[in-house]
Amino acid sequence: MSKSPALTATLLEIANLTKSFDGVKAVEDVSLHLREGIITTLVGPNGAGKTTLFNLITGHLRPTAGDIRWQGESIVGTAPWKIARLGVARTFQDLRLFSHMTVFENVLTVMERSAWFWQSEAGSGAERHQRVHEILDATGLLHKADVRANDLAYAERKFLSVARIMATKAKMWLLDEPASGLDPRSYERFVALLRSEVRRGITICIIEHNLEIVVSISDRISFLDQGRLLADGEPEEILGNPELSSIYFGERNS
Ligand SMILES: Nc1ncnc2c1ncn2[C@@H]1O[C@H](COP(=O)(O)OP(=O)(O)OP(=O)(O)O)[C@@H](O)[C@H]1O
Repeated sequence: MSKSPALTATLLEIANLTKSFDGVKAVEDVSLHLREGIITTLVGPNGAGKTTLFNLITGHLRPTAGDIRWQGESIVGTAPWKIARLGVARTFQDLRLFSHMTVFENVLTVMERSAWFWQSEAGSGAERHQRVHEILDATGLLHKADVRANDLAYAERKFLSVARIMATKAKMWLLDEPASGLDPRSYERFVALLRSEVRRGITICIIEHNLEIVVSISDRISFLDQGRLLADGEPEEILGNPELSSIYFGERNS
């Protein structure tokens, strides 16, 4: 674990958040602090509300009730592109790469579409290329710079999704099952990459199903079930709770 979660400030606060779809509460009265410079994992069975929570944070869904505060300011009703501009970036399970572009072009294009690029510090073309170069180096993709995303191996595609999010310079990364399906060596490299970004101050929130991954990657775990936050704490505390594991493994009676 990198540092005690209690010592870091809240970057994004979710307060009594509810989202209903035709009366069905996908998220119900959830309150949660996503703290700076750590990895928080959202865990829970299918339909627990994890993806809905991501969509609420990014502004793609509007809550039925409750608030979401970014550095203390409410962002409810803010357009997704504005929330991205504040510094929230997201990856998807299906990665959504620009499959016919090269690795280099994927990262450069995301960079050029990013909020910071349109603000003061975009720099010259050469500087941007240098930055893409650094990102590809950090993600182990430099030797693949000219390969089309379509032609990458599975693990390389996962690393490219992180390279793209690095190009946004977002402060908070929302990652949907970023490490699933990686072979052990790639997984180790992947966790090391996330850890080094967290050390640089990036805040990460991950949706993850695989408990081995959850154990090795999380500083903090938020456990959701049927839209409700059942528990929120350090990994040992959450994963050692027999009631939660019976819910997770589908052994409850209700
Ligand atoms: N657009 C929608 N319209 C209606 N119901 C929805 C919609 N999106 C999600 N739901 C419902 O909300 C609940 C929570 O779904 P959600 O996708 O957030 O869960 P999840 O924890 O991400 O699940 P999984 O692990 O299977 O991806 C589910 O019952 C789902 O059917």
